Amino acid sequence: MKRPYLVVEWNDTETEAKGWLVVQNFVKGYAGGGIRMHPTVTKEEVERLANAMAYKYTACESETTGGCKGGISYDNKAADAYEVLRRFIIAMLPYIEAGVSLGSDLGTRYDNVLKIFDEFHVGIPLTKSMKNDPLVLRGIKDFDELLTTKIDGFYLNDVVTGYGVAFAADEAWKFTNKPVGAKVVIQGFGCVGASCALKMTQLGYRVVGISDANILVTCEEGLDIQKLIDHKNSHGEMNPDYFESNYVIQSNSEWLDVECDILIPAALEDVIHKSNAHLVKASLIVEGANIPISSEGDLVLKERGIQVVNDFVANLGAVRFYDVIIFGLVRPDPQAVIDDIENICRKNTRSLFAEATKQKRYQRDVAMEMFAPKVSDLLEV
Ligand SMILES: NC(=O)c1ccc[n+]([C@@H]2O[C@H](COP(=O)([O-])OP(=O)(O)OC[C@H]3O[C@@H](n4cnc5c(N)ncnc54)[C@H](O)[C@@H]3O)[C@@H](O)[C@H]2O)c1
Repeated sequence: MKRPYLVVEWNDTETEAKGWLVVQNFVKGYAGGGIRMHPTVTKEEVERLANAMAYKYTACESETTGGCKGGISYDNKAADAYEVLRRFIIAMLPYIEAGVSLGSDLGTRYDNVLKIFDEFHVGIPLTKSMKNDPLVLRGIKDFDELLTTKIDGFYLNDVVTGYGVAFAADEAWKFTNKPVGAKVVIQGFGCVGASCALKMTQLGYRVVGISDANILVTCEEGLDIQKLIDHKNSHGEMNPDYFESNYVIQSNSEWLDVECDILIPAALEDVIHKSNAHLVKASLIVEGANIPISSEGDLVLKERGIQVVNDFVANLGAVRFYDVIIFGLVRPDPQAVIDDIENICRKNTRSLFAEATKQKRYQRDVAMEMFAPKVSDLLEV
């Protein structure tokens, strides 16, 4: 991994919270990425996530944005989590005003980030030249309006990533001419996990297992995803009071024991590692979460011949949505946004799998070459 360009460390004055801003690279003086909040966040994790963001913008075909990430080590469910996020953002304002565009990630909500930006008259973070570009100003307005639109009952911003992950999974599954109706297990039922589960069922797959922060629920015949969504809470936790009688509840640590064809980790980092990678039952893993597989775990999967659509290929939906609307590349219409994400997720997955097959190499190794970021502008040009 290339060394990050910039690492900023923050200590909260009111709590034990600690945080980091990591910029992997700027493109035209601009970098984008979300702020994560979780008790286990470390500086090293934020560095790996910022690096993944730089690859993600390349996979998005962005010519305007580099990769960055914010991370706060704190309980995202604590009563004062919003205040901690607010103090972190205040500390980062000089970087944000200079072109570091921070959004939300695991454990934070985009509306909260925008509310704090509004309080300090930041709006959506832009570079100086973007602030004077009528096309970008129009794009910001369009983006703001799109954030209030819904699709399939979800806010658009809450499905763009999960739907993209499902399109990537479908494309990879079909690439190897595998039968339709395959069984899927998903870890996580937040923005990414829930919307991905819904799209997978719409595409004809059977979601047989879902885990959240509390439990694992399984059903061989397939879970009723819409019903689970209707009764989940804002932390992405399912409500067992509404489970069908044939659902089985287990400990969430047993998620790798469920028989399935496709496994979609869509919650935390490093959840597949050297001590449990041998348990994976699926022949295909699609990374909804960022960096869900440790490097040692990845070696085990590679040796076992398990196929992978890695994070920056599968989960670029939110980044692509932001980029194409802000820079006026796609019509500001919810269906046009989803169609564009479907197109790029399928295209990248297909070309990655075709190239990996041609070279007889593991998909992740090929992706690290195909989508390597090439630009690093120190200043706006
Ligand atoms: N939201 C996006 O647009 C987006 C974009 C790209 C990547 N990601 C990545 O996807 C992942 C999930 O993000 P999100 O926005 O859906 O987060 P979220 O906060 O909306 O949901 C997180 C989910 O993970 C579950 N979870 C927490 N601990 C768990 C555990 N031990 N076992 C099983 N589930 C557990 C929670 O219950 C919840 O369902 C993160 O890695 C994030 O970086 C998100």
